[in-house]
Amino acid sequence: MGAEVVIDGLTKSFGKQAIWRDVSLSLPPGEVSVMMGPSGTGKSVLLKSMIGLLKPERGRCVVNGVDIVTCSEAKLYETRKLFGVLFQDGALFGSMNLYDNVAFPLREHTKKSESEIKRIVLEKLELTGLAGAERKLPGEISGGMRKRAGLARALVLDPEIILCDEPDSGLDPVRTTYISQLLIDLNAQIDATILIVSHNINLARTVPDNLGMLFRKELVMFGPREVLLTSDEPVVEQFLNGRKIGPIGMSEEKDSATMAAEQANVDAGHHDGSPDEDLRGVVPQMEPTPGMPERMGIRRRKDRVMRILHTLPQAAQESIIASLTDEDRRRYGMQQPHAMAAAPQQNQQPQQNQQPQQNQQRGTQTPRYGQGDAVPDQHAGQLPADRVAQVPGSGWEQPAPRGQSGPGQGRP
Ligand SMILES: Nc1ncnc2c1ncn2[C@@H]1O[C@H](COP(=O)(O)OP(=O)(O)OP(=O)(O)O)[C@@H](O)[C@H]1O
Repeated sequence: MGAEVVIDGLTKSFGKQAIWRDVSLSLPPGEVSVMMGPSGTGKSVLLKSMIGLLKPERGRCVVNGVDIVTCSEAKLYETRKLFGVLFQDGALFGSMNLYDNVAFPLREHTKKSESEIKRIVLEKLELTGLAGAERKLPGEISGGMRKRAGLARALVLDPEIILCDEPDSGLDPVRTTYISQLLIDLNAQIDATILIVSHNINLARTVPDNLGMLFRKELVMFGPREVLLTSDEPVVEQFLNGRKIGPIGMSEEKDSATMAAEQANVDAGHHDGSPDEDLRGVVPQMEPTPGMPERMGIRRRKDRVMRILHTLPQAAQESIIASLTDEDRRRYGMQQPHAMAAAPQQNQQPQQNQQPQQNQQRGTQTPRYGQGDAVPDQHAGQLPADRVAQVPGSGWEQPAPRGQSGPGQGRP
């Protein structure tokens, strides 16, 4: 299983230019996370800070007990070996063929024999769909192949944590889906912790277990994908829909006069090309290619998310509950629909409707606990009572207000 990365109160500036402050989040071991955010909000700076290429002024980034921000050079050198990094442009050496590019970290960081190196390089090239392209130079291959070669190189030291800086940049939508699939398949095979930085809305909606967003020099949110995908936070809504209307402007944050003028144009019937539909909502997550192992992170994430369910916003809770299978419901001590038909409605929420609701706007199922519907039981499932969620109706707690670091905000 991949390593956990715990980021706590990280603050970075360049001279007088603050990039972000007080960023706190945890990348759960073996799960896939995506960080989105408008251009220039410091996503790449965050990745570079996580591997010690940049030094934040404050805060910690802890991996396997080592704080990357303050540790010695020797510790940093050792800890960096846990990371595989796919830089935006693949960062390949232009004068080396793909074989030598991929072999480079092994020759630099290990004492492996050339025959062992050959075995590993060919395996990683095969894994990334580049078998047969070993002798090509980076200048002779497409952008998508360069990305995959960069990924092959990131994998040779068997990383526990993989960081990908915009794996989709410069790729068409089809190739973007292929590289997303490659990352999910990789996660299924090696159970590494993965963080992807991307602007790509489709990737953000379909790939990760956890989703975060940087804006206004801070981490707006980070948590289970359902939290952001159902969020009413204006900046998240604007970003996921790619709309002009909202707080994000051309180069930075908008002032209120600009926002009002843009809204007036829309009210007057001006069409700015934004989608008519609201693209938010939880869509099915990309699965490993048939024949691949199951993702171990999926089960761990379900247990983890069910433990913090009561701390999440209601829309996210509803989406998570709606996604549970019968087996999940047994595991988490929730009665089955057929059992509920005959059972008394002891956990029913008084103010809620009697039938599952279809949320037309977002296209998601939002179950209300009514007759015939599955209702959370009093923790009679297969996990110990202190390891399952307090579901609505059994100790519902409001999520922490914005700005406070809680499970739905920073700690997924
Ligand atoms: N080494 C550096 N020295 C000074 N400023 C830097 C350095 N690296 C990044 N910056 C600045 O930090 C800010 C954030 O840059 P970063 O590349 O992290 O943004 P980003 O969110 O990844 O953007 P994009 O989505 O466009 O790639 C930018 O204003 C950039 O100019």
